[in-house]
Amino acid sequence: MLGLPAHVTACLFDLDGVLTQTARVHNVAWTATFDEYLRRRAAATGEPFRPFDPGSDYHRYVDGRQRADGVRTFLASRGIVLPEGHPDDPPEADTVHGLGNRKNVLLLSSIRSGGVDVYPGSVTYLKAVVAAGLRRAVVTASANGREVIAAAGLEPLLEARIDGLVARAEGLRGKPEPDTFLAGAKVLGVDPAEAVVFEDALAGVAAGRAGGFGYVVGVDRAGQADELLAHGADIVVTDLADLLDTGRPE
Ligand SMILES: O=P(O)(O)OC[C@H]1O[C@@H](O)[C@H](O)[C@@H](O)[C@@H]1O
Repeated sequence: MLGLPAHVTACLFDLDGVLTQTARVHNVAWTATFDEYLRRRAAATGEPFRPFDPGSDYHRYVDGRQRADGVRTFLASRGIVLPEGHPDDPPEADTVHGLGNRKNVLLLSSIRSGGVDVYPGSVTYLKAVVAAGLRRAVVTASANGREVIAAAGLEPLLEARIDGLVARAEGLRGKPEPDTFLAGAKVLGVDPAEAVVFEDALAGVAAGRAGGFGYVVGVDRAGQADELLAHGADIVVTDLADLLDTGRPE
């Protein structure tokens, strides 16, 4: 009924773009942040301004990664290296953490004024997972995971949360490394081979593959089904509810 292999006993859900429609909110905040920086840099160096591409740049270098990893990975793709700075850097600082904090100001303002929308098909699926008695954790790179889950009203459906703050406190490497998903399986007390990873990000499906999880479901929100498969998804759906009653053997 859930469209999952019979040996699966636990579900590890990414948050932004899988349960909530916040991947696009992150994307808008990143685009504004990087474009402001790149425009200023172009004016200072005399090089042409090449804007951040919310399609390819976001999906390749930023989506699914921890905040500072996203800054570093995107800037490296343009041959730019900024000083690391400190996690408490002010949003005006031209450092990796300063840029990340600038983006976070925009993200929080957008979430707090506009709220958080869920994907209705994901809520339907999550409720079916609860009814089937499977274990459930959210595994997100976002340090804002707690606030987004609360704003979306998803707390009662989830048992555990591994987010960007937990990762920092426990020294877990971000996606595409498998550490945070492995921590999610551990907190639920299941073997990775018994758990399924649900991910919309290329870095996220790669983390699911790298961790030896029992099944990796790619959720295609951006017309990148082939890339999700190439990065490690076993199956790709456009909505989690598509998995229900697929007639697949359980
Ligand atoms: O900046 P935050 O809220 O800690 O989020 C980190 C990352 O979290 C991921 O879930 C998003 O896909 C990324 O876009 C985002 O950069």
